[in-house]
Amino acid sequence: GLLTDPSQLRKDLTYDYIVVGAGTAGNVIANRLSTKPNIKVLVLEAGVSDQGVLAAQVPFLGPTLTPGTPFDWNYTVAAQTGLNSRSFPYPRGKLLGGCSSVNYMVHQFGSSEDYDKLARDTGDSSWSWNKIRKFIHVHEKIVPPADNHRTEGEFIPENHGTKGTLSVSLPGNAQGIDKRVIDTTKELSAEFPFNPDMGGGDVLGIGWTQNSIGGGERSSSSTTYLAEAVKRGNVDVLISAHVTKLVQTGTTKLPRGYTVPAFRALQFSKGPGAPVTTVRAKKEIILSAGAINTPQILLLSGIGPRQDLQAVGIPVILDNPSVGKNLSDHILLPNIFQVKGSESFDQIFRVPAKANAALEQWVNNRTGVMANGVTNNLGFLRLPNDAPIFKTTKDPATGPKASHWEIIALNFWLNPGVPLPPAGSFITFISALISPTSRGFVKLSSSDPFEAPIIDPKMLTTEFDVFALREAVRAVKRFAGANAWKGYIDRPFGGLASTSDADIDAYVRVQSTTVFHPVGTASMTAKGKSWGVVDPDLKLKGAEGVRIVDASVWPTIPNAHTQGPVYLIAEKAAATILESCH
Ligand SMILES: Cc1cc2nc3c(=O)[nH]c(=O)nc-3n(C[C@H](O)[C@H](O)[C@H](O)COP(=O)(O)OP(=O)(O)OC[C@H]3O[C@@H](n4cnc5c(N)ncnc54)[C@H](O)[C@@H]3O)c2cc1C
Repeated sequence: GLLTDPSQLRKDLTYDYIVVGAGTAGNVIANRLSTKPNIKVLVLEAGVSDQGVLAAQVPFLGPTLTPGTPFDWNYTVAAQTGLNSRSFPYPRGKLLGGCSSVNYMVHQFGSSEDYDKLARDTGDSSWSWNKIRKFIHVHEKIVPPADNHRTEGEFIPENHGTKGTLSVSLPGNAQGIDKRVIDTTKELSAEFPFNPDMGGGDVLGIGWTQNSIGGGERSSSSTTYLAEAVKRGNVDVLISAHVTKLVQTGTTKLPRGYTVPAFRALQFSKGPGAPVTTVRAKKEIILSAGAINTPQILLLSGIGPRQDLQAVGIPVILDNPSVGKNLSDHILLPNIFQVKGSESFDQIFRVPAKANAALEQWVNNRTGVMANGVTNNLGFLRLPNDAPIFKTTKDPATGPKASHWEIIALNFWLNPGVPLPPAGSFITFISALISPTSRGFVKLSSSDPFEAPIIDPKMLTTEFDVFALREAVRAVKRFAGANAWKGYIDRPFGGLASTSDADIDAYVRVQSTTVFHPVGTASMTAKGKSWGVVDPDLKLKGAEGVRIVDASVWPTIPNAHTQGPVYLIAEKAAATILESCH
């Protein structure tokens, strides 16, 4: 059941599996393991419950859940040298469902080449697209959009699941700009082709967004996977349980005479100074605390780079230089144009009566703008094959059919940290860097588990990343210059008007932030590789009793908003764990 106090746990404080983090991945594990009634599962979540949190239900209010709220870890990135030394919020969900309860609900899986590269790099073909795509069908349930419109031509049904756990739907509130976007894919089809469905492994081109929304409500890992799991008698979920470290419980002798530390216990507490509880796992601890907190917990447990641990006075149990390294993220560059007329949503943000009316419509029948995600159309694109940067930089895309950048059409002003001007209507075409070559890190700032770690994604610190966004800005202007936008788009806003390389670069460095997709900090690599944190079965290298299942294991960031790839990893991991239970 759903527990609120450690006194409600099993008396012997022992479970078969303990999952750290009731987030996107953790709830998948809890659900699938609990299908076996003899398996006792404990899920520990540092955050609060999502029940009764209206903004976690109303799709269009999703962006109000972070930053600076009780549902957010409220992290800030280190000053980004590539972004004029700016630092800014780095949201992570801190409630049941984790980021799946606060994210913007775009739902996709990435390029087939992301998975095929993973299979090649790890020497494990079970990660290939053709093997992993079967998990789409257990994960996903395509449902009608909120407005019940006919969806022929907006997706390819065969690519999707209809009987899975998480509801997914196409946009449920038509907006004036939709037709102009689709018309542009016809008019400028060579550069911006139409993609009939990005969910089948082919991501290139622009098409209709799929969202983790069902019946006009957010579909999170909590409202689906966890809700189902807690009805079973063999799962305990404890909220306000902040895991502070894994505890070594012994050493295990491996066949060739090696001994490795076993970690089958962990400690958690409500907060600084509160009592500490130790719980034990007979079989495994599954770390699903996300790309920032999973490496933090490893480091607090003495698992990580020796020098970094010594620097904060943590005794080294397992020296692994890769823990917390290789942080990469998609970069969000909002390109704003001033538009004519009043069909943009900006008025909803300016006039409370309009927002209230929209909310009332949602309350009454789960329709209208509030039932919708933030974007109806997006797409993935490549730099030209003969772009000069490829003379000096090897193409970082995961394959020739994978992308370098993404375009996202928003029917409103989006400019993180910069308030909406009091007048005017806007459209934002986000250009997001999808194949970054910059890599950063997560490090402890102290041995205090309640202190935020240092998060430094090192955004835009390579020539390729700057080049790719510069060219993406130019491409966005070509997109917005199509006849389809005549009479609507008025002019570029602010620094978007720049044309020289130097001026565009300056604009990019001022304007860019995060798409909230950190991965890679506990990377999966081939068995026996000297670099990496987990093996292809997601078990922690050089240890016993710990598996990592969350965004941190992706060594290269996929061509997708990251929840779908995390769900697939979690479904696959759960199947692997269940196989090992026989
Ligand atoms: C604002 C925002 C918008 C986003 N928009 C999209 C989008 O539109 N589409 C998309 O695909 N992706 C989006 N993402 C990214 C996506 O949601 C994440 O990549 C994905 O959900 C991460 O899943 P996870 O399982 O790795 O981690 P999480 O879902 O973050 O789960 C980690 C869980 O562990 C808990 N936890 C952490 N530390 C501890 C601890 N010490 N003890 C106990 N519990 C702990 C956390 O509170 C959390 O519940 C967005 C993310 C954010 C923040």
